[in-house]
Amino acid sequence: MTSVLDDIVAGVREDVAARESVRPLAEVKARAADAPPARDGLAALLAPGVGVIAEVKRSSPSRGALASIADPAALAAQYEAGGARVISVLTEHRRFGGSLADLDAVRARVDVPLLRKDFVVGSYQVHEARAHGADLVLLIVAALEQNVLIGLLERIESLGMTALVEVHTEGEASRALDAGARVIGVNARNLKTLDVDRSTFERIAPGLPSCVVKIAESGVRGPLDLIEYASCGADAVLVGETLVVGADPRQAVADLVTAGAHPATPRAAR
Ligand SMILES: O=P(O)(O)OC[C@@H](O)[C@@H](O)c1c[nH]c2ccccc12
Repeated sequence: MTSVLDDIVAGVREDVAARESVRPLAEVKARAADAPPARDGLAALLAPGVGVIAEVKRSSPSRGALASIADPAALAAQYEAGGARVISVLTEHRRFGGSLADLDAVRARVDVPLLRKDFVVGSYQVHEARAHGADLVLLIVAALEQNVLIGLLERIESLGMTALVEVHTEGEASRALDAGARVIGVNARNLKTLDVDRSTFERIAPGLPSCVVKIAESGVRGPLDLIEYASCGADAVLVGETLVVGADPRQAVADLVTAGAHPATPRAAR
């Protein structure tokens, strides 16, 4: 049986092949080489306090349409004003409604490091990410063979960018570590079943070495969830839906940033 992840990846492979037939790899590499140097995403994530990675996200396979986001750059500017440390731009089109044009628009407006959030299957997308101004690139362990994961990580770092390596299980976490990941995201949403289970982070994060930057992804509804994730060792949280459906994205980010500056004892530990 094919999973949601398999379906998404199959669509992405078709879309990448179509783009590559229009713009060959050599051209994208040349454009990436001409781009201003990547910003230091790792340093941004290592700043004191629990950071907020705010995501530009129109829709998702689990929730369908979330927000139309006619002006992604304006939304990103709100995120930046609220104190987001990194902005994530979903560029997958079929299921998430994103595009490289969104990345271009956001890059032109904000100064914080940008994460290209997509289902990266090959180095073409890594060069594309750099050509369009990304500073970090997501790699999803569940979607990649180990040798491909290692090659893509090296490619991302050789272009001066930072890889955010996403895992859902302990087994995937050890594959990420073996591959040399320095930033690991634990996604509470299982990309095979689409269920959200916030305890996934609590289970996996304590087993990661302290030198690894730990990102809690998905399911953050507000400051209390950030505080819970912080108590389990999160260096940053990645938030999409809550921010795009809310009335005031700047304030929503600011509230998370404030909670992350001095994360109090979580309810569970009192
Ligand atoms: O909207 P949420 O529940 O706040 O989740 C954001 C982010 O974690 C989620 O969009 C995500 C995490 N990993 C991904 C991989 C691909 C696409 C999307 C994602």
